[in-house]
Amino acid sequence: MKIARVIVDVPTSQTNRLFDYTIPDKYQDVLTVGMRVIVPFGPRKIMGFVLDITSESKLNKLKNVQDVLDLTPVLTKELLDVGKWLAESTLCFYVSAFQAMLPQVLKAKYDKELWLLAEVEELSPQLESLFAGRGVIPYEEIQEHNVSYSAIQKAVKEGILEIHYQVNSKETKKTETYITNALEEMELEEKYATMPPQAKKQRQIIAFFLEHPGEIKQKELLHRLSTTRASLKPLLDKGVLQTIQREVYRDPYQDREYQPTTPFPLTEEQAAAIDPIHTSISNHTHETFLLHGVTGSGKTEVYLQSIQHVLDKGQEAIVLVPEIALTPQMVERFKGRFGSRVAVLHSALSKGEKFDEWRKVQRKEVQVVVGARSAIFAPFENLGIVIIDEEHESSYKQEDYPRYHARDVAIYRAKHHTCPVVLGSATPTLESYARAQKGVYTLLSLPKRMNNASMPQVERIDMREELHAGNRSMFSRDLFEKMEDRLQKGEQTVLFLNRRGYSTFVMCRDCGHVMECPHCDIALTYHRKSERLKCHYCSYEEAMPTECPSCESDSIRYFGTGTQKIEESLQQLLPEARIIRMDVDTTRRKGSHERLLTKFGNQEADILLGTQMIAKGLDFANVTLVGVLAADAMLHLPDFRSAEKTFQLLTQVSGRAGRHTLPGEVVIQSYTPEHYSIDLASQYDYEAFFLKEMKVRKMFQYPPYYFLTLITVSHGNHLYTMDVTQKMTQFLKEQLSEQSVVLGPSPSPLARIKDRYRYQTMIKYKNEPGLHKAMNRLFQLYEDQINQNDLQISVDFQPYQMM
Ligand SMILES: Nc1ncnc2c1ncn2[C@@H]1O[C@H](COP(=O)(O)OP(=O)(O)OP(=O)(O)O)[C@@H](O)[C@H]1O
Ligand SMILES: [Zn+2]
Ligand SMILES: [Zn+2]
Repeated sequence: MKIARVIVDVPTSQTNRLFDYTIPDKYQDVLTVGMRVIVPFGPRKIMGFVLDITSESKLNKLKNVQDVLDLTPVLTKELLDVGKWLAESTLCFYVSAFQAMLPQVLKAKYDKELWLLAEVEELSPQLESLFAGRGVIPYEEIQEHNVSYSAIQKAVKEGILEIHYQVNSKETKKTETYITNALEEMELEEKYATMPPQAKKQRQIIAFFLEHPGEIKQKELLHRLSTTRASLKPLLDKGVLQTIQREVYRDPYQDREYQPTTPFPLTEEQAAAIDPIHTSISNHTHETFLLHGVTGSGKTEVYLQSIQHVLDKGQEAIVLVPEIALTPQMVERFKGRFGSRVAVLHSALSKGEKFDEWRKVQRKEVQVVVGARSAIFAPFENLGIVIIDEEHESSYKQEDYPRYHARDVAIYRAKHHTCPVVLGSATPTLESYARAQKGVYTLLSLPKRMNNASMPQVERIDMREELHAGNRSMFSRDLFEKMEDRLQKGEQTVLFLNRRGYSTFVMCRDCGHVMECPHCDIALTYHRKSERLKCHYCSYEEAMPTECPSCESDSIRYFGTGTQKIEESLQQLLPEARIIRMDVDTTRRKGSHERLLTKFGNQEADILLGTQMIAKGLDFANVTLVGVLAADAMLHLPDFRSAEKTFQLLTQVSGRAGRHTLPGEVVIQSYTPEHYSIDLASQYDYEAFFLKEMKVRKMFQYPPYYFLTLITVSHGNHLYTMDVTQKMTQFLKEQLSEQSVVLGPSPSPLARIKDRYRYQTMIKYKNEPGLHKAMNRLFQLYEDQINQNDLQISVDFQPYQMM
């Protein structure tokens, strides 16, 4: 007897284990590890993943596997292992981890059909009677007609059949008609010879197939021979030719032409950087490289040539790019070099499109995947390199279950495949750079821009002085003059405002003093309702001051302006300027992001005003001025990484100006321009910033010196939420060792979301072997309240968003 061990799709702690089911005879040869099945579970039938197939079970009365959903495994053995590791290291349910690795289409219940792909000469009698002359049948008929699944599976492998998911998606075109010769060459020649001479077109068509046996798209054939369907029809009717319906991928990039590119001869620096990567690829060893290269230094070319090396070895490559930077320009660079060997995975694709791209990987039809975070789970089996571009981007961390970081998954997978990982950035995270310093990662540097182009000149403006000089607007006099100048010259400006319209810290506009927690070195969060300032790392709080504790001015207030407001006042100041605003509001619709950028690229606007989303990947020759309106907004986020994020963002934004022949200028407006992150960013001095920031992290016990774990509790009742967090904090203090610091409870910076109150507790530690155990105990303790009382407790072992 064969038994399937299954993880069922019920994400609760009681069901987070293997369940055994007997495999009925009809599935015995078909079912393998990594497939999805339907199994009876209590009164219901639910989906599950087969993790193991054995011959014995500890239980003696087992139920049967009800149905098999896949005929080829959707998760490879390696990915099943990745899923287990992911679940255990991030504390999520196994099933959630497996689901996270699959395209959406495979998660929902879609109707399935069986498609007959080619008109094979002889279908097996079984299939013949199953299809009974039809080209498409509902999947359930396999079971109804008692056809063996292994026969179906074999036909799928041979390319005769295909399982088709009915994804409802308007924009998809599913099949295309192909024409092929139905006769052998000899017969075809005979037909040609006996065809009356006046049937000119038909003779031409036959001649074509004599010269090019095999299939061709009907459209292409008609186009090539400049003829119509009317002249094809008699040949089809007489059985000389036949039609085939081929499925076409819903490829969003298919209408685009990609200029094929060839590798550049590398510069000396690039050659020096790529050499160790090539060695690792050739020697088949695992190593993690940190490629630190300034903006415009040619990192992408290093990626491209490394991938070429991997492909030459017959292996595969994954390239991760931040969602925001996954622009058509980026895709073009990979498609231009590797053409149809590239699949692209990102969230702007429809479900159907994503699924198609994923299947190209599963079927080994592509060797390169370029995608956002979840592309790290591409089901390649012969991986030769993983590249993470802009490795400092916080979007590589998933903020929902499973809370994984793509960098960790990349390294885990690369160890399995013994291949290199390349992390690239102009501003690496402190964590990665520190690891490179310790020799855990290998540091590679590209310190210069291509062609020795200079970095744009950065000017810092002190907004306190503007105020003192009587300028109450959001634009300094300098920035305003420069914008006017660009407008006159017909050059373009990019204006950058961090975040969308809201911020939470309190600052004195006279002297720039920011209210900070005396214990945590982060800005205090203003709570409007209670008129109090709170630290959300520890539980410190104080009243909102009426005058500045530093200079006694009464211009102390909370800080924040939205893009919309800025657009309005900008339009007033420069009525003739054409402005494009890009923020969450104007880019909600699919494709609008791209449309706005194209418009700006075509110089249909003078000023691009936007949030984070314009900081990356923009490469417009005519942009000669970049303005950062409020550098402080990011500097005083209630987040210990705020200085690092400020440095990264300013460096990225500055990198957008003067990338081509026209020289660029950058203006940074701030109330604290002397802050080291702003000062050093304006000098492009990463090294100095790293050293300074590391000192701060050490002093206040933050990563990379210490680890953090953030636990967030939420519930609809305020007192109850506070109470649970309080007790939980106490419980953790008792469970954990002396050296761990448990901070809290304190309100989350986003203290209420969708009517749920949120409190948090933070743990700082250097080495806490009992942490996972304590967390599991914690969940046991609150299990009933989580299941019955709608209490939510979430744990993040590597928090990036401290909200
Ligand atoms: N060896 C080379 N010879 C000539 N041109 C090159 C070479 N390598 C790269 N380039 C060109 O230099 C420009 C900058 O390179 P690239 O965009 O790869 O830099 P980057 O470091 O990835 O930049 P960023 O981090 O700002 O995105 C590109 O237009 C690229 O085509
Ligand atoms: Zn504090
Ligand atoms: Zn002051």
